[in-house]
Amino acid sequence: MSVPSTPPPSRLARPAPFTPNRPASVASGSIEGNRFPRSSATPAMLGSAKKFKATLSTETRTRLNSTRSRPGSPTKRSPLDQVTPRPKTPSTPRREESPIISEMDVSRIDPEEVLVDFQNIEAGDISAEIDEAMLKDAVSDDKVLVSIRVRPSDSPSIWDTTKQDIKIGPQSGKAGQEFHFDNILTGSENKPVYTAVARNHVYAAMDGYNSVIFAYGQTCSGKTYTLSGDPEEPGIIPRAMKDVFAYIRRTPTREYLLRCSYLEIYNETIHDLLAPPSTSAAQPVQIHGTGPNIVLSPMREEVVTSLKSVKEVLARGEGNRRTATTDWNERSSRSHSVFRVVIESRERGSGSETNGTSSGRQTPGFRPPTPGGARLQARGGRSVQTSVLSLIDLAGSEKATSDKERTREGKYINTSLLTLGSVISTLAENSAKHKADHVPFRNSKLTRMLQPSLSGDARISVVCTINPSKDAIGETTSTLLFAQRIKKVQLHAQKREIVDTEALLERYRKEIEELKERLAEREAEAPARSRRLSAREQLDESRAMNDLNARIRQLTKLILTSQTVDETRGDESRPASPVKIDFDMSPYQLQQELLAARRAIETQATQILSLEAALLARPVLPPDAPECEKTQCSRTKPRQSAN
Ligand SMILES: Nc1ncnc2c1ncn2[C@@H]1O[C@H](COP(=O)(O)OP(=O)(O)OP(=O)(O)O)[C@@H](O)[C@H]1O
Repeated sequence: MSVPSTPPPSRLARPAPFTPNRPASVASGSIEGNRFPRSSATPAMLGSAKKFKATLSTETRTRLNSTRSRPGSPTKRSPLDQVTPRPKTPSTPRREESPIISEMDVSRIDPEEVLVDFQNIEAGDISAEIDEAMLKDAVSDDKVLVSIRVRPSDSPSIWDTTKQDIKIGPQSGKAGQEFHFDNILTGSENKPVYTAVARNHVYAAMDGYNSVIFAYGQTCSGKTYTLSGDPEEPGIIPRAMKDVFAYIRRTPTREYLLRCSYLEIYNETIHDLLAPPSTSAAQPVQIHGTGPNIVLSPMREEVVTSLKSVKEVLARGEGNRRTATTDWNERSSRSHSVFRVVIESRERGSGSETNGTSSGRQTPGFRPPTPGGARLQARGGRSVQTSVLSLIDLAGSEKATSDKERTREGKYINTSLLTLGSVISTLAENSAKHKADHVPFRNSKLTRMLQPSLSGDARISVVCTINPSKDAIGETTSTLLFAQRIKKVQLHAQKREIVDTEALLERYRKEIEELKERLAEREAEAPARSRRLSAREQLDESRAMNDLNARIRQLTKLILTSQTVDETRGDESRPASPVKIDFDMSPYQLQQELLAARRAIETQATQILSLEAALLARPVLPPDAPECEKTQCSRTKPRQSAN
């Protein structure tokens, strides 16, 4: 982290596009068959590095626009080196506010919207990525995993690197310390970076440990490129989410529920990127509680059941992020962003607990209505494991800029990064000397939010991005020193296996069970009741039962298992057939449906008869009569003839 003191360089010309050396397969858009396929239906790619323009002040917006549109106005040049980064994706207008789906209220989530395409995931690819041996390693770590990623640069690097060491080279004309880290990564490919930096931590999160992965480094050094990537090179977030679903598919013994939230800390205010912008601005997220037991609210969490729903959530959040053109980065993140996935899971019931829910999925705890077949599911002892995977893109430290608003933002950014630095220093000191000195978590929103993780309750991986050119030597050294300090922090993350009745997974299960009981009772009473009910009441009764069934199906679908993940893929390619719907219904409901259908047919038959009669009553016009006359005639003639 650096708080540079040098003045900003002169703004000359926008640098030429940065052209890192990339393998031909990448350039042609096919990286090892491991890409998120493009879909016209989902223009916002999960792997996209798009940083859409979010609300800047009116003043800033006007200023930026006028600067851009003015012909011949001076454009910007990176002060860090003479190369320009790869051009970022052009801005996209902010999305219209979508109707609010209340926090975790699935009754208001349209399942068709939530349960979306999983077919873009290639099964072969996924299985190849899961590595059981690495998973074992992942759960035995008590140190922060620290990696350095060196951004490609067109100007010569002054740093000498090996797989784990980095030191300033003789070409710099300066002597410097040699640093040792877990990984030194170079190049533009994001897959090896994901494997080295994040994969273990994603597995650990799936296995019940809180995990945090964050990118730290000076502005324009490649943090967003590393975390989000772009359509050609998906970064850590899309790859992590792909592995999350792969893990579920590979774990038939457990069932999962995933919820996402997306926050940003901008000028020391926390905004919910998933809330409609007006709500988010009016109601910043507050941190409640103390110490490691903090709660963020109001914060929207969205249940995701497939990569497509994750893409949608990410695209919406990214659309609301604050980015702006700075002296160094055409689309610089002006905020810290935190994408969180809460993973709830628990053991699935044994085979004997399975039942025919309407969707055909296993639902432990279901009591079939058929006499003699009743099997009560004991649910008490099965605990729910909850863990959180946090993926954090920190705003970059930067020098003072010529733009007032950017300077103000920069001050907040640098201050919170400084606080992060001193928190890490104290934690490292405490670990090394077995001390318990006060840690200044409360000095910034970022450190307060990260307190539970930094206090040791999470597996942490940090990727520090650096610019290897000579002009950035100060910032790079500062980043390496930060990385060295964080390496010393001691972790003691524990799995959280609890009987958590508040876990959403448990609440859904409970609701499903209650709904099924209600359905079973109604079905048992149905024959006697139907004798007392009028035809209209019978229809209403049938509708009510259909609603119950639909809700059960909706909730059941939200709970992911290895089977349903596969099923979702299949579902998408084949629209649900009417036959499937018939099988979902009980005999009583089928009878009611039949009754309703017959009634509908009768009504339609009556309508057909009256239409035919009306047609017969009209005179036949000569075939060569003009169209308008025909129309007019058809409107007026019957009346005339009736007269
Ligand atoms: N390893 C890399 N390979 C190729 N291009 C890269 C790499 N790292 C960064 N870039 C490019 O450099 C530019 C700046 O990167 P990025 O936006 O990720 O920086 P940042 O650290 O997030 O900056 P800020 O803190 O200002 O948001 C982008 O155009 C990005 O595509």
